[in-house]
Amino acid sequence: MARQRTDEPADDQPVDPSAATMLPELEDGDWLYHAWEFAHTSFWAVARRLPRLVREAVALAWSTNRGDTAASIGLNVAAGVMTTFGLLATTSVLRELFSAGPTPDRVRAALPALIVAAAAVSARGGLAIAAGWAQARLTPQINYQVELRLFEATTAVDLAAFDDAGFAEEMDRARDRGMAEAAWIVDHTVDLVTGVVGILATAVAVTVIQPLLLPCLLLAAVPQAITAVRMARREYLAMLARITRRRRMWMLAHLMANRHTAAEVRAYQMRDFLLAEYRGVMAVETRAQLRLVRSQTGTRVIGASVAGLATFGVYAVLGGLLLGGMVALAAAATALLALQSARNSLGVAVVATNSLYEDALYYQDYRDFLERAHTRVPIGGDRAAEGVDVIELDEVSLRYPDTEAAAVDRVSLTVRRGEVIALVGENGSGKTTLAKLIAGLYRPTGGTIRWDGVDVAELDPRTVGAQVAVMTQEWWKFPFTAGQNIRVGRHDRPPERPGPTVREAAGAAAAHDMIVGLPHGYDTLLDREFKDGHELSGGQWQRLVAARGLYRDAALLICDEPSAALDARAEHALFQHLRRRPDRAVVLITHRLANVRHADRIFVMDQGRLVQQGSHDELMAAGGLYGELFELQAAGYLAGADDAVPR
Ligand SMILES: Nc1ncnc2c1ncn2[C@@H]1O[C@H](COP(=O)(O)OP(=O)(O)OP(=O)(O)O)[C@@H](O)[C@H]1O
Repeated sequence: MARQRTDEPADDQPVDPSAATMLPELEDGDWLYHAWEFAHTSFWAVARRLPRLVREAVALAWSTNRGDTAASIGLNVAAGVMTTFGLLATTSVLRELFSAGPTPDRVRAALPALIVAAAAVSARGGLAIAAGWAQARLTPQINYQVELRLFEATTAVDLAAFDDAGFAEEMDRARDRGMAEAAWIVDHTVDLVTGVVGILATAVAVTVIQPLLLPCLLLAAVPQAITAVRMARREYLAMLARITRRRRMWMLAHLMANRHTAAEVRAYQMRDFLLAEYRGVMAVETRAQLRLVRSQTGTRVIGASVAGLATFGVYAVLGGLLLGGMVALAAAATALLALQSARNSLGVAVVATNSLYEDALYYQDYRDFLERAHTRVPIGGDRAAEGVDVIELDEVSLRYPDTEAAAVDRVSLTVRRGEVIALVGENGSGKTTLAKLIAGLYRPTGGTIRWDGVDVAELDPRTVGAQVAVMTQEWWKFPFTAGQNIRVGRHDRPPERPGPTVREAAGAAAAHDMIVGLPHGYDTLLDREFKDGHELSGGQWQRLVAARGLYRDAALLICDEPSAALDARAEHALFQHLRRRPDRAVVLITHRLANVRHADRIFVMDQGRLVQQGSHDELMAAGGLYGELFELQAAGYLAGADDAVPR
């Protein structure tokens, strides 16, 4: 068996500090968008906004499931009441036990209060578990609602929304973080309620036992609360400072241990470069972690000392009250129990308050995005498009957001059913954009598009979309089976609607033989991320994409570079099926000009403008851009093909 090379770099290899500077700075991730804002907001400013945040969180939970919301809050309040009963009963038990008299008598006298205390503690435990159950039930239900709402919005907005950088950024923020925060916001609100109820329950019990003990409780709690807030903030800031470095490490780790990058990393012998980068970042990161561990320990020492001093102060005050005869021994002992319980509740409330505020910032992103997405849903009219005979473009323009020049500039043309038209031109001349306008995927920013004499803006966009099939230039490898990959072309086709079967469409796109040769034929899953998944080549994928477009069987078929990755045989077979048919119009975009020779009309684009149109023969006779491009390409196929290859 061949042995692997063992030239792994040693752990103690010196780190070249300049090595880690080759990669550019990373942008902050969307999930950190509000981090600095949060880190620099004081705890008191956070606390002031609490009532509004709690109201919003409760409204969200209520709209998801009223029963579970009421149970989460109600059961927590009931558990708090039990805490009060438990503490009061404990005082009675201690009072009886500390009274004068023989021990059996004292125990007997304490028994009823002991039973009440035990019952209160058990009830409190049971109620807390039930409240936790209701709270845990809310999480998946809220996630379900907010995720569904987000994806309903992202799939409904018009295509142009995705060209708007602001929209795309808001969508990423809403999806990557805002969406997940909805459940957290509710979770932390319930935690806050639990903490506050716990503090109140203890305070009530202490006041009933001996009002003088209440200031003692506060005295012990306040320094602890301040220390808890400080520690949480410090940790958060340290985490922020490290996060960019950690992301760079994840990125490098991803490049070095990933199937998709493995070939290029080897082909370009990038190993040493990547390892040097990784070592450089790792060295800085390790030093930072060691510093953090030291400073956290320091914070802990200070925090523990302050809390210890406060506790000592409470003990001193309690001792004074005891000696002065102002507090009974039993009440003082209960106060110590109450102190512990209040501390726990306070910790829960402080952490929940901190988290709730940060959650709310990100959740607001989600809500803002939903509002913005709502304004981007194509409205259109209510007239249904039932087939299409003639599509007319009248002085149509499209300017992408944030760009100077129009990608399509005052173009007028007509597409008729039964015709094959071709759009040709150099890279970036506007062909794809024009095709998307014809397909109704974009609304023009100038001019009018009419379907059978009706402005498309007055037609129902869903019915317009139903008439169009697009074989896109940049297709997505859907992680479905081969059959599903074709069927999604019209997944909702009713059985009575005529049209090619999946196999017929695959046959027409020269994909059938390839598919039946796959391990599970049409049921082969086309994604190696899944068990039994299979990988296709680029050209095999393009055949599937073509089959999907043909399966859709629409009145308008747009083919944007449908054969760029196909071999000669598959290309020939596909173009046999893209010929004119009386029941459909075909718009063909291709740089392989031999394929457009038989088009009824050829439209030549240059920098967004329509500069020539006519049949192949007419355009060749006229000279100009088309003739120039065609002859350049044809020269490559002539006998002296060497002339076409730059030396
Ligand atoms: N989503 C977009 N946002 C902004 N500009 C875009 C977008 N898509 C295309 N463009 C720009 O619009 C112009 C026309 O692009 P288009 O894709 O329509 O050209 P094309 O003729 O199809 O090019 P190719 O032959 O390379 O496919 C180009 O300058 C391109 O940079």
